[in-house]
Amino acid sequence: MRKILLTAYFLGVTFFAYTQGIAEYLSAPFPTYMTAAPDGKAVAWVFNDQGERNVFYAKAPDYQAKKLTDYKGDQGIDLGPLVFSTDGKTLLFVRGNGRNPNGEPANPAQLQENTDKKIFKIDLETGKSSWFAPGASPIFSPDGKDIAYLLGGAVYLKAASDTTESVAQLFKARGSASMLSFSPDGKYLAFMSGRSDHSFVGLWDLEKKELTYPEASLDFDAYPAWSPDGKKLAYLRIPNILNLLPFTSITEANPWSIRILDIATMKAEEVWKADPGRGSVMVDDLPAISERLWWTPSGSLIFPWEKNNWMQLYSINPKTKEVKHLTPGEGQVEWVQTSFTKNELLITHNIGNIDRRQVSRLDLSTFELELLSDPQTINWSPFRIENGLAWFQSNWNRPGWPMVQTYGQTKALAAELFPTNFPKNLSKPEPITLKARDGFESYGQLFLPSDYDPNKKYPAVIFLHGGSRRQMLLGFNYGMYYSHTYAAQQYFTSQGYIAFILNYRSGIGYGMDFREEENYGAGGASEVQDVMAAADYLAARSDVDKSKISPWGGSYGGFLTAHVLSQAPEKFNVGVDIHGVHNWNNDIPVFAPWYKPEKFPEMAALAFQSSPMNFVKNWKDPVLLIHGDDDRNVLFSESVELAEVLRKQGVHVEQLIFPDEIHSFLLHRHWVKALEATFNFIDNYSSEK
Ligand SMILES: CSCC[C@H](NC=O)C(=O)N[C@@H](CO)C(=O)O
Repeated sequence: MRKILLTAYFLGVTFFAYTQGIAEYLSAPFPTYMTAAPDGKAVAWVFNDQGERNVFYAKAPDYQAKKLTDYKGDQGIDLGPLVFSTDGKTLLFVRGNGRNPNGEPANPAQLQENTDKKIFKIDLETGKSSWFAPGASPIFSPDGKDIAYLLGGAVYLKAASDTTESVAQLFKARGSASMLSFSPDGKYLAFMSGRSDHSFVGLWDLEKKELTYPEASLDFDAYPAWSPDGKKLAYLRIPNILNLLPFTSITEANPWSIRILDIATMKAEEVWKADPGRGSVMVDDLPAISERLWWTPSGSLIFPWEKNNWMQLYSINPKTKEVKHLTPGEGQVEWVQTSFTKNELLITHNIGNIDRRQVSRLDLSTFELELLSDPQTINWSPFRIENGLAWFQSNWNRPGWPMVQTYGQTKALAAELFPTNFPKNLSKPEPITLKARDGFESYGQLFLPSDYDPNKKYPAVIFLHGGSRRQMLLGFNYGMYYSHTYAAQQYFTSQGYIAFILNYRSGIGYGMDFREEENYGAGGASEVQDVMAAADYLAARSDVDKSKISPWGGSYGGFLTAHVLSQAPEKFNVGVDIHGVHNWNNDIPVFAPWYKPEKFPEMAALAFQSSPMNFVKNWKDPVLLIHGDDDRNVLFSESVELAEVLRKQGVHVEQLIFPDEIHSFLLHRHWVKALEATFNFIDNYSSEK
């Protein structure tokens, strides 16, 4: 909070004007990991309150929020997910950070303690929480007596009531285990055994203590899903795509299929296969679909398929092989949530509301679809509760917050925790459609200052998201990274800027043709044209000072900022590049260890031609580089190498480096510092002197 005293001696009056800083725009606790009790009588979630992460709980009938843990301060230790026990009396939470390739758990606050991921247990009757085991991804056995979890790619099992420090690996297996799922009768634990270019669905027989792979293949067998009666196990078979470079387009491949294993005979059959061509690829970089198969009470299977340019839901009746299209319309289904009632799925989507997220109910008997959310808002993470729903909701002027609706009455959970000094005078974004030089249409949001004067000429900023499998929405995003960057664009607007947020090709939300544009990324960087279109759109506006247009962005957005400052320095003023990629051939091996550029010369040549470093000699505009040096997504060396080249060619380079910080900053103070530095750097070159 900054107080400016302007004493208008002339007026003999004294008044105070408050301008709120970026810290206030980032001050609302950010909610994640909504989950509901198995009986639908309670919910829990995590609040990240300016870096202080804690577990919250609310139960029927009044859903009064209660804080269950008492972690203090901005410590940079992640918290979540949350898992209710089968009887709803215990809540597990995971606290800690992942390890980098050197086996070091992230620790951006330099805490003198081990920050590895650990599982904790909260007794919901006493509120007492205690350490349970090292590891992550815990699930309860159907009888609630045991907890299976993952540690270092292996499967462990521990009695839920065991308070000792003993840990026991459940079974020995090659490969990396994931996707744990108990059979309804608790006899089997199904899992995926990942092995670089293929994977098996494995079964551990908890009675016989035997490990089997009922049906091994050359493909990726994954996403095991038990039938309600436990007699069948369905899973996907996804053919490997050899030498598919990450961050390049893929629209067709050897079609994926659905198989069902009969547990009694341990014989499996194919029940459905995608058609060749469109929809034949089961993409794995969609952000939120963690499962891929859902059984109906009548024994049909629900699955996602991108047959009609949109990732949407279909059903297959394994007996009749009849396929039904369940979610028609223009838009994608992004998340599917099961329900304790077992007779519905709750889906998060943008069908018919392309620049927001809606929640709908899919009835598993009639396949009727019912919209549950307010179309003027952004909604995600829905969970069924008794006589109602719990979910997260945001809007253009309010960041994400946990909501509950029971008996038709809707309220914000823990409303008293929403900061009273959260900025109120925000700008309502206007959706804009752009056309690039190659005719490709992209989309964006325009923000005008609250005291907008059409006769003035404003400096402008363009925010470029990362991913690139992301979509910026007409409001605060459902991910904290982009909720914060949306807040920063609102701050620019409050400081007299026209702000623009671009959804460039290769992002999600606008269909496969938009997401898989042929020449995007390391296959030609065609999305740079969309950034140029955004700059040309702003420069053509009478209310924009075209000499003061500045791009900024993180990761893939840093990559695009570097591209346009290299390729068209004349269009731009200055830029801010936050942990950006500058040479695909350096960073892609982080995502594809098999990729050795020297072994794929043609691919490497195109990837370099699609990198900012290919154009860097034209770079003139001042730039601020921001990066954490324990970044596991974009190598810190990407910023080190760029700074060296730019300094040699006399470009003004400023830097903000966070020791031991990772890609999506764990420390709230790093978010505040990074976005304050972004504003101050651009404003230093943009505001009237
Ligand atoms: C080699 S580009 C990597 C970009 C990166 N993708 C995955 O990590 C990225 O942009 N990540 C974030 C932004 O921080 C994202 O939005 O996914």
